Amino acid sequence: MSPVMSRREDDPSIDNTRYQKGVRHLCENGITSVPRKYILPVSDRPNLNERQNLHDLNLKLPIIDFAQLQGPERSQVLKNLAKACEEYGFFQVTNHGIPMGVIQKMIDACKRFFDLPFEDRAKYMSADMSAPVRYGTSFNQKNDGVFCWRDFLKLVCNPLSDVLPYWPTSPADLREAAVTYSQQAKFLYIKLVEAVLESLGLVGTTMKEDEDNVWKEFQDGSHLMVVNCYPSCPQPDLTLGMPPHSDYGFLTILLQDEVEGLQIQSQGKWVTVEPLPNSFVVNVGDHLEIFSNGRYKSVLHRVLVNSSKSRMSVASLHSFGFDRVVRPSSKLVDEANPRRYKDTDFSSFLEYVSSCEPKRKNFLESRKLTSV
Ligand SMILES: O=C(O)CCC(=O)C(=O)O
Ligand SMILES: [Fe+2]
Repeated sequence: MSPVMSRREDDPSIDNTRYQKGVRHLCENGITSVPRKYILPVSDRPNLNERQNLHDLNLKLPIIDFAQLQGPERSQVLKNLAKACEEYGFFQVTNHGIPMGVIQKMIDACKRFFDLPFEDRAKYMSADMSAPVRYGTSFNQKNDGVFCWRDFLKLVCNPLSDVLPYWPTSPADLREAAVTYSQQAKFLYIKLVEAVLESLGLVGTTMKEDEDNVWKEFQDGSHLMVVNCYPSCPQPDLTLGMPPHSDYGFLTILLQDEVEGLQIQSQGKWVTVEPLPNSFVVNVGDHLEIFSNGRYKSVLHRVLVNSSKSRMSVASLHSFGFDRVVRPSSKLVDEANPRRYKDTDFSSFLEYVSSCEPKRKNFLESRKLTSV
């Protein structure tokens, strides 16, 4: 490549629109170095050397055996669940009951979606944050100063009959695979919510007449699937697949392929989550931290990319309905545990993300009444 060419490639002011088309598009056009638009300030870059040298920076997340949770050992599993949510804000679920075939079909159909010609993917690009389907790149491509090395497909899943007509028709099996997978993920979510509420001491103590309403709220709640595609990257030490962030919802159920990349912040360090075959990574979102009045932690996480393999993940973000106000459960607030968060709702979150770079956990910080 001539020096003139490489200068052009590095200068975002020359053609910013090409970055808006995403990293797959750049890679398909033979990028051999990371353009300046993706280069993080030194202080925000991942330290990949440190990672390779320190094996103890790999983390085996606490494991919640879903089959055991339904059996006689439930109370012990609930204790482990509480500890995981307090200490890490993350755990892995094994024996989850979702058939391998359902997972494989989902991953496979999504991979073929990202393999479509750019024009076919681009049909779903939209600046409307509440569109039922949205293809895009980076974290918040309208506002991000530095782009991250990720393209995404976001599918709103609830109410399904309203949103399904907007979902991609190509590849032909994507809709069916995504509907089946989303229903299974929702079932798992509801079961995990049951466990989370019980672990917080809320099931059985809530007033009977309230219980049906509570369940309906979770059943009818928001459900967004985010398919993340992280192409292999020529200089993974300069950029990130996703910047540090916390998830806005109640719980996120993450399906990742066998390629590692997810890191969570634990005791002030970035630690890599070792992928465990046939399991899901589940994390506490901002709404659960608020709902639990700070007992369960919505923890910062980020994604590394690597030079040899592309990676894919499917995050199912579940929460209350978009019109619902989220606040600490009244049962978890008393004189010894004063209320720690303001009321919040989805529209204030949307306003926040559309108006600034949602780096780090600023949104959650902005909801705090006192330091937790
Ligand atoms: O790809 C991953 O491992 C994490 C994705 C994630 O954090 C998200 O979609 O919010
Ligand atoms: Fe996340």
